Amino acid sequence: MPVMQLLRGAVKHAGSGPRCSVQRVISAARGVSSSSRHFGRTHPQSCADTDHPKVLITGGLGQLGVGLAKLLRRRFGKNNVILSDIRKPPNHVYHNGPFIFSDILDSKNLREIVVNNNISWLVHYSAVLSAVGENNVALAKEVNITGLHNILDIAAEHGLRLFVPSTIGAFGPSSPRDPAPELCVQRPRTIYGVSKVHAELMGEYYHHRYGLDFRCLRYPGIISADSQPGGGTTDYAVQMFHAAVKTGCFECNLRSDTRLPMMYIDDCLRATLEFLEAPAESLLSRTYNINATSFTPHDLVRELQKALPGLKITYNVDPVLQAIADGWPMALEDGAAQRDWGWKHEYDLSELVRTMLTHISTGNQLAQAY
Ligand SMILES: NC(=O)c1ccc[n+]([C@@H]2O[C@H](COP(=O)([O-])OP(=O)(O)OC[C@H]3O[C@@H](n4cnc5c(N)ncnc54)[C@H](O)[C@@H]3O)[C@@H](O)[C@H]2O)c1
Ligand SMILES: C[C@@H](O)[C@H](N)C(=O)O
Repeated sequence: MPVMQLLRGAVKHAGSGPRCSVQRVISAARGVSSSSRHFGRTHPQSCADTDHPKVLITGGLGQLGVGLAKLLRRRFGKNNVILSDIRKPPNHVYHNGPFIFSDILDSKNLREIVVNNNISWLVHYSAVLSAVGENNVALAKEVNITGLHNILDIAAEHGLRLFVPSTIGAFGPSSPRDPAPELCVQRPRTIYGVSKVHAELMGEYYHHRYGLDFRCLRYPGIISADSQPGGGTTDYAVQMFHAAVKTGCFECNLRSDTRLPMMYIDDCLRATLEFLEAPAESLLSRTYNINATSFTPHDLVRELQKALPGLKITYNVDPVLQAIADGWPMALEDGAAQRDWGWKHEYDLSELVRTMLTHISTGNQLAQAY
């Protein structure tokens, strides 16, 4: 009886949703032997557990997607991980594995991709980040909120495991800052932060209401050598590395004492894979903080100057970005992730700097050699 009620609820929901049809929900529920499988409260393993999952990554050409695809392809096989975006991929990405165009605002196209490719896991990376979002609120609302609604509906209809990253930006000036706990006041003052709190809450709602296998990590600012950040408040840190190696000088747009949580990309992508693979029954929560290191621009400069003593930094503070950063936490409390699925970061600031400098210098030498 509860199963039928839930299924009816799901059908009702799908019928009233903007682009869902009752028929599709019924077909999705018919595709499995137990009708509770997709929409019940039993929180099943929604991917074929004995097989490799078939993964779709949206927004895959940003700072994180290509690296995640590489990691997942190593684990699940090249053809089991499809990158997608609305931009044309560079040649090396195009030739390294399946890539398709997918606009998350086009739910029909998205649905076709999921069905035609037998997708079982969806990693939803498409987003408009904090700085770009404050410049274009309408775009951020559309991509981060309307786009998310499309993703949630399709994931629920087709019984997908859905990963949506959240961020330190989901906290605000009234949240505890050092560290920010898993559960606390979340009143962000950016459209990016508001959309991410919305994503956390909607995903958890779909999990409790329909049994969607929703999984969400709050990422710190991510530092990467071979992919560029896409318009966030933490971008300064990545830019400083490149400028330090290439020109020896950098103008920083945040105050020198602005402390923010940061993470090297390898830690972030490993966390994502480990969390995606964690058995559903070990997850006492559906949204977790993950933490690695925290530093200020001044800390980063000091660490960089150990290897590049001539590095010159000037400060030209952007008031919009500074206000965003001042409302974000300085560190995240990640004890629940450690306890439930064994999370542990590997890169502290000195290891992160050493690794970034090695990658950027090697990349530059290779570029010069060709
Ligand atoms: N990079 C970080 O420091 C960081 C930190 C916390 C959370 N996150 C989250 O991780 C995810 C990935 O971040 P990222 O740094 O790779 O972002 P990014 O800005 O570099 O990339 C986002 C991608 O989304 C794509 N996109 C935009 N509109 C789209 C649409 N309508 N349909 C499909 N794709 C569209 C863009 O083309 C872009 O390639 C985001 O959700 C972001 O909020 C990132
Ligand atoms: C922190 C994160 O969400 C992103 N790098 C931003 O600054 O917007």
